[in-house]
Amino acid sequence: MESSLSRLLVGLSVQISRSDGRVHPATVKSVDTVKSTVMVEWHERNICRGKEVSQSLNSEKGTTNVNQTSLRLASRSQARQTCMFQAPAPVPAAAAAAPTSEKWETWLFSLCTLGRRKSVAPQETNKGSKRLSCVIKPPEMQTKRGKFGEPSRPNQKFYEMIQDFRETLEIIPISSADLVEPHRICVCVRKRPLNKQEINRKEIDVVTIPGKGALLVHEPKHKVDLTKYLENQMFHFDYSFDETATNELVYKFTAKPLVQSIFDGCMATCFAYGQTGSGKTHTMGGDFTGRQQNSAKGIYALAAQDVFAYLSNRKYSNLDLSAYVSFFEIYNGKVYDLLNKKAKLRVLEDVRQQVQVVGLEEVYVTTAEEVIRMIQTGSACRTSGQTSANANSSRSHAILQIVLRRNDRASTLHGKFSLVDLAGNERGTDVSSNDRSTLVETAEINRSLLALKECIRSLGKNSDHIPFRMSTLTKVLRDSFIGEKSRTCMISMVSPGMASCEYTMNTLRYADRVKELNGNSKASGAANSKYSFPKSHHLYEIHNIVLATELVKAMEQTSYNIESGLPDLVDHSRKLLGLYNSLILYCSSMNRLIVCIYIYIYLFFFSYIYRLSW
Ligand SMILES: Nc1ncnc2c1ncn2[C@@H]1O[C@H](COP(=O)(O)OP(=O)(O)OP(=O)(O)O)[C@@H](O)[C@H]1O
Repeated sequence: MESSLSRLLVGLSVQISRSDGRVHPATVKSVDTVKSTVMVEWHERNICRGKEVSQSLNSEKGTTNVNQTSLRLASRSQARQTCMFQAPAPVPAAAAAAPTSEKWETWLFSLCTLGRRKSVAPQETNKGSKRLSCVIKPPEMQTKRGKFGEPSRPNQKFYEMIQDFRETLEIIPISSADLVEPHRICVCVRKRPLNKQEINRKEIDVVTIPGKGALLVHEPKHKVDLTKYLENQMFHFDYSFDETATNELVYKFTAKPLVQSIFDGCMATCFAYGQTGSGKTHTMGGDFTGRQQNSAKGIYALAAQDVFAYLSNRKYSNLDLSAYVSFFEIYNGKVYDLLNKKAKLRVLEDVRQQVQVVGLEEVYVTTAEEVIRMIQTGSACRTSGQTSANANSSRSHAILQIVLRRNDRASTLHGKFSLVDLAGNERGTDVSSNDRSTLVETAEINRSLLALKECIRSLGKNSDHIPFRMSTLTKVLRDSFIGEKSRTCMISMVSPGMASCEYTMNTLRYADRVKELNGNSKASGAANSKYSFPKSHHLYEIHNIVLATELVKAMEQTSYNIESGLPDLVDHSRKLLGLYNSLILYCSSMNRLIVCIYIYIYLFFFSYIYRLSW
């Protein structure tokens, strides 16, 4: 075998015969002498595909048989797949030179250790879905693992299948040298490392971040005959951060560009979204040591530092701006001032439809240290509870606002940055006590998250109607959803453990929905064109009906505040009435003749029957 393999050198062109009968050229990419396999690659409709060929090497004809594949790959869009599985860099001509058979293994080893790429196994495409399936290998082909591969680990088989899958991926984590792209709505995802409890429980990490905005969830599944298999779900966002990413790195790609935008007069908002214990507070407010928070390391503090850096920058100093900070929480639909002993505040709308949080303390600040102290004070009195995933779980949405005002008599608003640490998005089943107040709390959180999603989606569609009245959260953030000068970033946090898999999928689906309409998003081209109808287009109106239906659905929830949602419904009803009128007009102008013919036939038929009856 080794001698036949030695003839198939890396970079050599061979003919492969496919299971569907096609024979076409492919290039040898790597040779595994231990497993006696060869990795071949070829291009098909601009997609690089590949296969690990184990047997049936026909050296005479230079043809290899691609056996029944053990990995099946399916992607909703080819674009998404190419992002995931990159074609490896071309092998230099020198590298393709044949080694002597004695040096074969040493040569292969040095080739494998060159560069960061682990191994590449581009796979077959099934355009129907974005799921990837991986079936279990026969026991003789399974590799023995080290410390974590002990048979005592629960779900050992799944662990090995995930490890095997990971070995086929090219992993290029995001780094601070990567370019920051401008986005009006940026959606990214961050995975936290397994925590101590999860490691003690020997939990499996089911999330892989190959980089370039991609994320894979390896969902463990059982067939009816109890065979274990993985359903590998692939997502693609603007950026994806793995467990090694620091808050500074996440900040650089997410909130930092927004700080600059508020100096250009924008209303910017950065949300941390995710399940309880997934790392929202860690990202926004800084890490906790026991009950003590290191606020200097969170995105709040990093943003404050940059605000003061920009204020002293010559480019912006002539704007004559001052910074103010407010910090409040929304708990069960009520607003509490975290900088004023949790005073309860009222949210009112004035005659110009401007939403005001009456009595909210806005503190003039001159240094980042002052802001950090305020974050510490505010975070200490934030409403928290205990969930099965987090002993110090925040049950409220916390909003830190950094406001830039001109130093004129009216203290005119120049720009505003709202940094939001959202409450956990998990459902009522996750909380350890299912008493009434917890369920009401959860329902309220879910309602505000639904409203938030709809507002960001409306912003992405440049819709005239922003359903911000659906919740207190979206009401107080109204400025952030209106006008050309809105900038939004959502950081979706995911927990890596197998036990959190369902919540992780919920978080990713939510983020995917938000991202779907984002015109700047790399993977959203098709979805975007689907929704960007001109206002004169009848589909635009039909889309309004869909929105109205979603609103009615939201109102069906037991905790829906009908009074506050009424203006939105009235607005939609008006639009529907407009649609009805335009349909009548359309009929009267275009189909008048047809209608006349129908009436004529009807009258004729009626008179005929009448005459017959007499
Ligand atoms: N990227 C990370 N690196 C290291 N530890 C992390 C990371 N993200 C979160 N953690 C740790 O996980 C635990 C839970 O994180 P955190 O409190 O931020 O979760 P959360 O999403 O805010 O939860 P909740 O919604 O319940 O408030 C904390 O102990 C935190 O230190």
